Amino acid sequence: MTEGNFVDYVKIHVASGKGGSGSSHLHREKYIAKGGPDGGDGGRGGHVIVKGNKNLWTLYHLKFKRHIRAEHGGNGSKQRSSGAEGSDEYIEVPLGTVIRDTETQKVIHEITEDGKEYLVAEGGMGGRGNWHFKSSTNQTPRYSQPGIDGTEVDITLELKVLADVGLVGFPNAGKSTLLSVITAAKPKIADYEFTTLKPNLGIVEYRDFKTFVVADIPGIIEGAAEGRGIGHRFLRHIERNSTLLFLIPADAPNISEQYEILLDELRRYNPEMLDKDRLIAISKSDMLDAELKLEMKHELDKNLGAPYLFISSVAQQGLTELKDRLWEMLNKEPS
Ligand SMILES: Nc1nc2c(ncn2[C@@H]2O[C@H](COP(=O)(O)OP(=O)(O)OP(=O)(O)O)[C@@H](O)[C@H]2O)c(=O)[nH]1
Ligand SMILES: [Mg+2]
Repeated sequence: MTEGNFVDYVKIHVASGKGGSGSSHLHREKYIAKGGPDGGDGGRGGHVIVKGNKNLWTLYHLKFKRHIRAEHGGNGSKQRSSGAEGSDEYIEVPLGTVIRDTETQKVIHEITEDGKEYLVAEGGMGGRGNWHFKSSTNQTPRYSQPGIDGTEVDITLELKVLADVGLVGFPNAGKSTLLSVITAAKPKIADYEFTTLKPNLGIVEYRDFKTFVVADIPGIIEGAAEGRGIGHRFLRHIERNSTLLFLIPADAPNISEQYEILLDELRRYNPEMLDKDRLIAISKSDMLDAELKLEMKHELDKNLGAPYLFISSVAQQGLTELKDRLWEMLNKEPS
């Protein structure tokens, strides 16, 4: 995955298929003077259906789709044969995708389960063929129904549940570097602030084919909740993650204080952010020698009000333990 893979918002014009027309055919056979009506029904137009797929993590596959049209139904024909149904179009989306009417911005539906389908545009009904209209007073109706038009609607798809673990940290804390070493993602990394401008997702492949998703978002700074920096715009991406991983670099002047500032920004953005499970990773700890690390431990045990561990993405230290801890947190029984 590369920078900007994280498409979480798409607008699509969808149109279901028109129903096929009923047929007005009159049955003809050589020696039968007046055959009866035998025109078949038109087929239903195709639906457009949004469907949950737990293997999708972004809306990236829909990025360049502007229009989705389902097929029209086929027309009815003689011998009461019905027209073919127009085939349905499926729009597969990750779980946690909200469907809005683009015009009114009203939420139409939210996809939360794998395989669950939601009909966004129903295909038009096919018209009925003339044989339905035969009566005692009209034995040979030449009338049949036209198919009903399909419907068209502009929808906006927005992904809310983006990942299991959201990374929280000041700019330059090493968030993208961590993502690049625990997942196959290749985010941009650099020695300056606000390297990451768009969120990135990576999938951690954990023991025995278990996976979880980590979201790397732009750094948060003090005042983010009031709109300083750019990180606040992305806080909504981690709003529904169950677990937050705070990254604070080992060379930060005061780790406990930095943690409090980050917490405070989250609280001001949305107090519910503090209901999530939290783990603190002291990043870049390759810069600490044994003595300094011990000293730091004493200090953190006393002042830091959350579980923590030391990691180094560069020296590949503490990463297995980090994954173990995150996995445990993600899979613990809800209390
Ligand atoms: N020594 C050391 N340096 C690291 C480590 N991890 C990251 N860095 C360096 O820290 C700098 C910032 O890393 P990034 O991963 O871009 O940081 P970020 O938190 O994503 O930064 P923003 O995207 O700007 O918010 C880079 O120069 C990295 O090489 C580490 O484990 N040890
Ligand atoms: Mg970054």
